[in-house]
Amino acid sequence: MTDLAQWLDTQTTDRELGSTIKSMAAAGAEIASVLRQAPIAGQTGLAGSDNVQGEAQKALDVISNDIVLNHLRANPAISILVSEELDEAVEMSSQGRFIIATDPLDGSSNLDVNVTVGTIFSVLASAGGLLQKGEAQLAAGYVAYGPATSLVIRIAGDTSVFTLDANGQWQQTVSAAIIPAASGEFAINTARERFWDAATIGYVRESVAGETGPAGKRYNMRWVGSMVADVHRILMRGGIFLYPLDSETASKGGRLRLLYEANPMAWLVAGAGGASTTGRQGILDVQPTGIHQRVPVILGSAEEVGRVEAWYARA
Ligand SMILES: O=P(O)(O)OC[C@H]1O[C@](O)(COP(=O)(O)O)[C@@H](O)[C@@H]1O
Ligand SMILES: [Mg+2]
Ligand SMILES: [Mg+2]
Repeated sequence: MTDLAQWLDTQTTDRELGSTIKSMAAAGAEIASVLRQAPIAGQTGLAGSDNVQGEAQKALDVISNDIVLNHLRANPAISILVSEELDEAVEMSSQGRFIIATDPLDGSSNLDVNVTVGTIFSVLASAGGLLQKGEAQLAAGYVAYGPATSLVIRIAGDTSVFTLDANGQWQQTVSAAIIPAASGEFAINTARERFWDAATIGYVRESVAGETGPAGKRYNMRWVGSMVADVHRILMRGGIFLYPLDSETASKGGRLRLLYEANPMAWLVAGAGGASTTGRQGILDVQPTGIHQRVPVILGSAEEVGRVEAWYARA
């Protein structure tokens, strides 16, 4: 079996980039062990504070953020950390070559019901500054804390999947994930239908009509409410994930965050042959204007993303 260190050697000659990814993988392994014990340790529930987006922080949001901070502080290759849980970017090593943007715990509303959550991260070159387009990413990944703990990672080539073994080592279990171009599964929060735009309504109606509508095939719907879990399913078997711009999120620019949710996921999906868009523009082409900027997110199987884009082109 190929472990993470062996795989990194095949993907990059840059040892500092490799060590940066290893630091995030080590943070993920530590968060996994905290999550496993959290109900026993009494760490579920709210932290009693709000993050910069005004969302109530869970105790485990704060604990996960601290674990990431500690691992990155110990690595002189890291210059700056941007985190969902920190209002401002945190300076680390002045000579560090890499910026990390992270959502330390994604899907945290699922914590109290023991459903998959994750840690998402993006790696950027320090020289490019904080506000770089997603296409400039050097690497991106996430850890999914599910029945197995998975690390999904891509530098510039394939999107690879590693599984945490009983000894705390990451073993490669999928060398190159491939998202089938065609799929019959979509993921969207349908409770938000009254806020949707015409393109989203058009795409979902067409899908729900199944073989009796213009799509000509039956669809299923899945929504975990944890982006990592929904994207992981799509990476493993195809499908499309939508958190589009709607009338309620329009003033904020969308729901999900560009630097540490949309961009890393779009990078991983691209490595598996999938596509991503805001509806009007490729996600990886969006020029960020702020570290906590939000963006509409549509990603997954290329044909399905193409159908949504066609609706936006008409709308
Ligand atoms: O509450 P909704 O509308 O189902 O939204 C769920 C989405 O929000 C998120 O939970 C946002 O992430 P955080 O939990 O990190 O804030 C995504 O993981 C998920 O896709
Ligand atoms: Mg999140
Ligand atoms: Mg989060």
